[in-house]
Amino acid sequence: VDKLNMCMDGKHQISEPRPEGQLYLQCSPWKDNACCTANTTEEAHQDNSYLYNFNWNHCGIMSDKCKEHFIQDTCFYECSPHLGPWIQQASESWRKERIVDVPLCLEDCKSWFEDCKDDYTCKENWHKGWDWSSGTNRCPHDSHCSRWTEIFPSAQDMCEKIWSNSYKYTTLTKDSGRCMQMWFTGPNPNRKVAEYYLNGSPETVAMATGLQVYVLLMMLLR
Ligand SMILES: Nc1nc(=O)c2nc(CNc3ccc(C(=O)N[C@@H](CCC(=O)O)C(=O)O)cc3)cnc2[nH]1
Repeated sequence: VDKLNMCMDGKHQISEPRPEGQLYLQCSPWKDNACCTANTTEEAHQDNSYLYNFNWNHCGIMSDKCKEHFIQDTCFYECSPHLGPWIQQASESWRKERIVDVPLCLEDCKSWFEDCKDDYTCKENWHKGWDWSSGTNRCPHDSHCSRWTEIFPSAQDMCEKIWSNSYKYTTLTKDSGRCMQMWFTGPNPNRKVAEYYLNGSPETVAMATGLQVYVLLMMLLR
């Protein structure tokens, strides 16, 4: 498989990336090459969508500015064709593969945290341990709603813990080309980032090739 252009075997992703002209609103940046369908992206913008029946409003109504980041995260998770280097086998019943330690750009993690820090939640890991008896997730009985910052003291805590280490916090900024962007416009900048994590930079590759040539020469001259 081409690790630089593939789809994870999750719950809603298609098997191979393809152009998808009609991706909805916040997911439209992925329209040239995507692992999501138009339908998935419309659902991504709904409360309690059929995607995961997930209730953002489990501790009162989530603010619009905060929700916008969860919608963007859903677009990134469902649509990204460049997550190959971070795809691993998953142990959950609802997906075969997951992403682990995707290096998220500082701006995206920070603005997500800043826009959510006045909201409320009851859990640090949003993947596990909810009460699903009503059909959607509610706070489990042994928990209570707290200020966001009590559950997530820092942006790093939030970005890493909320989806069980899907993301790795970094201090890398978008202009570094070495972190993945959840928010972008224009051509997808993440392919180059995936390429870097898979192969190293052109300089590293040149160095490795040079070393191989040198070792071979030494062996021949012996
Ligand atoms: N970046 C990112 N990474 C992700 O892994 C991710 N995952 C989801 C999917 N979210 C969820 C949340 C809860 C359950 C759920 O059913 N939890 C059960 C446990 C189910 C099981 O592990 O078998 C629970 O106990 O609450 C499923 C999917 C949405 N956005 C993401 N975004």
